[in-house]
Amino acid sequence: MPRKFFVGGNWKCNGTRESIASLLKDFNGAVGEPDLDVQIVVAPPFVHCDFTKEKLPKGWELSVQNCWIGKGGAFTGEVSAEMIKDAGIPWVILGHSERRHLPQLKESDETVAVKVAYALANGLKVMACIGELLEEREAGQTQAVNERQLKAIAAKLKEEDWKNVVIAYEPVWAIGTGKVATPEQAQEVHEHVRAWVASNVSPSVAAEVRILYGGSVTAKNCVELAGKPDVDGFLVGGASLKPEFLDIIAAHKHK
Ligand SMILES: O=C(CO)COP(=O)(O)O
Repeated sequence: MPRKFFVGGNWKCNGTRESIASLLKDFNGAVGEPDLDVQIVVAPPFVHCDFTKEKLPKGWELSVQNCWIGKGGAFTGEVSAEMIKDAGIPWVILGHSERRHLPQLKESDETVAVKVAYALANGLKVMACIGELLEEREAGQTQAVNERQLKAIAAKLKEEDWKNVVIAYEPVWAIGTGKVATPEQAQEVHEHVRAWVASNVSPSVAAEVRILYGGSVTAKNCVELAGKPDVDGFLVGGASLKPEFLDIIAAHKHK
């Protein structure tokens, strides 16, 4: 079965009720009946989830951008996987490079992996992000870093968990920089990641798991990226806050 194209919009820590209402009005104005060939998931900040849910175009799904590492309780400021599930939100983004690398957050491979396993065990679907820093790429460590991050996650999952996971390859040097990976650079990593999954999880999971590219995806560069065989969609930051997001979704027609 072909892998269904997947486009995620990560709104990060952006938006007001006013700006979100205006964006969703634009989306609703342009979108007709759901296109069954593409899966679309947007991730607003927690505080805007309910508001966004009410106005989401038909067929679009909702995600959050993070969750607590385990069961809820006395963890001030945190939101647990159970609460997200209870709120009717199916997806969570975990392991985003901003959470891995911002000095205020510094989530380790192990933390990310525990979160992924816990979220899956509690009925959420996960966009699991991996990606190398510029200095790691320049030191020739790209594949090793992505393997290391993936291995930590895979070590905590059972084979059947993977049906609820999409992998997002987001090279850190391409995020929010306007410096997109070339289609060849993206394909090289995606192919390597898929081969790693085939050897270390199973060939059938490797054939089915969607591997998204993220990092400065725009309407201009998305078609060429989508043309690569192992690019199964995108995780979009900045451009997901603009009507341009619709052009990026439409890139699936070039698959
Ligand atoms: O981090 C990203 C999506 O999770 C990508 O962000 P940009 O598209 O703004 O580079």
